[in-house]
Amino acid sequence: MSHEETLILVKPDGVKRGLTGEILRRIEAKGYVLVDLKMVQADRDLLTSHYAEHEGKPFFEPLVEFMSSGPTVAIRAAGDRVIEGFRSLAGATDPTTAAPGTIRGDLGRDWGLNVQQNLVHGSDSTLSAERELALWFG
Ligand SMILES: Nc1ncnc2c1ncn2[C@@H]1O[C@H](COP(=O)(O)OP(=O)(O)OP(=O)(O)O)[C@@H](O)[C@H]1O
Repeated sequence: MSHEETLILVKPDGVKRGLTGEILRRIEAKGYVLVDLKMVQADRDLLTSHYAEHEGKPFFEPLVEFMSSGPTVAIRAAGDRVIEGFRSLAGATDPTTAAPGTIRGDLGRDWGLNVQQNLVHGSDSTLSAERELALWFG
């Protein structure tokens, strides 16, 4: 699909570190459009639905705890191939090995905790984007 929308989250570590502006800047500099944006204190129900595919994995509980530890900035972004494009901007899940030039590679690192605090989330398919945008934006 060409013109798309995706859900981007600036996770609580990004908000706490004051990186929201830098992350928004990178999304806009790439040419994507910010369609909607809000700050959300995510609760367990929202996070359990959002991360349903990870339920039962060893990092699930720490992940929910981390994601509810402070506000998250939820962004509806649009553009041609934005789903793939934002995941490329974000970089690999592990911020230590994420390529320099990416959000995680430039701004993230391993803090020795049992969950990857990797600053951002981006939907990984059109189906996920639709589902996640409905969860976070109703
Ligand atoms: N092996 C792991 N150990 C610790 N935390 C993990 C691990 N795998 C994933 N996570 C955490 O769960 C989140 C969701 O995992 P997923 O595999 O969907 O990664 P991702 O698609 O790169 O990241 P996201 O979905 O947040 O964009 C990761 O962003 C990370 O915070």
